[in-house]
Amino acid sequence: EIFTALVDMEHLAYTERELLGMLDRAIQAEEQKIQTLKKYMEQYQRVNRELVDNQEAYLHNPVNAYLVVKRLAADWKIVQGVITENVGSKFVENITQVSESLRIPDDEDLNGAAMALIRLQDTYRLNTADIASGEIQGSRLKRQLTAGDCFELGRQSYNNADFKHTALWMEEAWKIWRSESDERTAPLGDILEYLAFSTYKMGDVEGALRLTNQLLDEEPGHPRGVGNKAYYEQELAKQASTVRRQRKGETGEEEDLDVSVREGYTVPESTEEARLPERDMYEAMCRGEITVPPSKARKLKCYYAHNSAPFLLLQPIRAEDLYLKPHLVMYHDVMYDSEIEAIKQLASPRLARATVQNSKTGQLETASYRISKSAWLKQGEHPLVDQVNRRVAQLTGLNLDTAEELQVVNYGMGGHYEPHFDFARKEETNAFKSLGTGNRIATFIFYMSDVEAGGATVFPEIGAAVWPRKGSAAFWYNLHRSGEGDYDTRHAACPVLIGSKWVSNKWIHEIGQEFARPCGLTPDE
Ligand SMILES: O=C(O)CCC(=O)C(=O)O
Ligand SMILES: [Fe+2]
Repeated sequence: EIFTALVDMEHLAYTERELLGMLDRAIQAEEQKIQTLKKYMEQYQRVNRELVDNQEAYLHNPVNAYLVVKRLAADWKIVQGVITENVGSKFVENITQVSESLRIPDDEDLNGAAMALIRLQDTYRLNTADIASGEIQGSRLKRQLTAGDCFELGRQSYNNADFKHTALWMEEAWKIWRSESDERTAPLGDILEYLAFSTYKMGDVEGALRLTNQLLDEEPGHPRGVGNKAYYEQELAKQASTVRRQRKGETGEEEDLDVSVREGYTVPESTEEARLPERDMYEAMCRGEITVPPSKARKLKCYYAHNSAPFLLLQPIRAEDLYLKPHLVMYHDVMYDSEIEAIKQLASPRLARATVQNSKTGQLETASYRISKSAWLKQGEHPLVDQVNRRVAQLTGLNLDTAEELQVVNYGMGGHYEPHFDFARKEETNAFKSLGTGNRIATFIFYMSDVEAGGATVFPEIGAAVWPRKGSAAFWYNLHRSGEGDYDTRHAACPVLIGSKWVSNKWIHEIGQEFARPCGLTPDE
């Protein structure tokens, strides 16, 4: 698929241009066909007029008589041939032939792209109307969605059984439909039917009935409208009788009828207050609403990175603490633009959809909770890869002989990676077994692009976040000194709202760090 890496969408401009070229040639062929038919017609009209005007005299000449017969017996077939020549199906055939090489998005891409928009809408609490007007945090080159575009987003949500967004997008489609008086882009009947049904699915039967009545006002004979109306009326009657019985105390249980009332939540001032469910915490952090509480933030420092590596004396590197326990540190300007460009170039042709390990089967598979493409760059394949690996070793003081290859990642539309651990948990016995290098002791991640909006790396357990900055990097230990996993390192990559996010990471393993980071008997000593 294409939508899972933004860099893979860059060719779409050319793909579309190619298709337009083909359409242009098809139109020309169609016009040519019409011209040919007109020419035949004019020619035949001329001789036919002569024939009609002097019927008998004309046919007395055997040459003329022969020509009349020939026109009707043979020439007319030529016309039939031209008229049935199918330019359209040739066009479709051509497209099918080149669709592989042009990499035309398919239905999976359309669904993925629609879901990406909806993920962004949810995570960043965007207004449906703002998205419809392309108004996403002041981004440039905005484009207004038509009623048809909104309808399609609603339909995609419906196919994913996401009735909340079906309703939001159908409502928006309806609103825009009303302003499209000269050129309608979606059928109102279908908009209203989807809107009514998703309203019903969310528990508002009265609302569904009201909308269906509106549908029938617009289109009295709407085939499904009539049936749906009867069904909703029946449902309402059933509800009313349940309420009556409850009032009379016929049933013991209290039934909650108003399912449409959804719980809201308020964002607490700091993470020390009531904990949010992880999902809410993650999303609030992505929006930048939750940060490290002041009591902890006060202790964070900026300094020059220091260890025994002489490199750091020759080339001071600025470090910034983002959290202390676990220690999350950000290094600034640790990857040069020239390195970034070269690494992107090396990785681009090899990008493949990122996979996750199924914790039950140990199999690698794709998942909607990780949307990106990645490529692995080997030590020794390019001097710059070695140079970057060396820098990680110097900054961390760790042995990189047992580290995984450099993983280069490009996120796609709304690309994200939901909360996860980088280390293998005790029950995930299969995880790194074949490598024979132990667990992932530490993560080093380079940010290879600025991201205009969204795309932070957030740690929901501790409230810390890393906001991508081209050339910066983040580093943390995933394991305690005892070798146990540090559950506070749970982290996520927030959906990219605007821009293209590139990162590369180096996962460092336990074996080889015996002297660099000796183990301890208690978790942290
Ligand atoms: O891209 C990011 O911000 C984090 C990526 C990540 O956590 C991972 O790939 O394991
Ligand atoms: Fe991770």
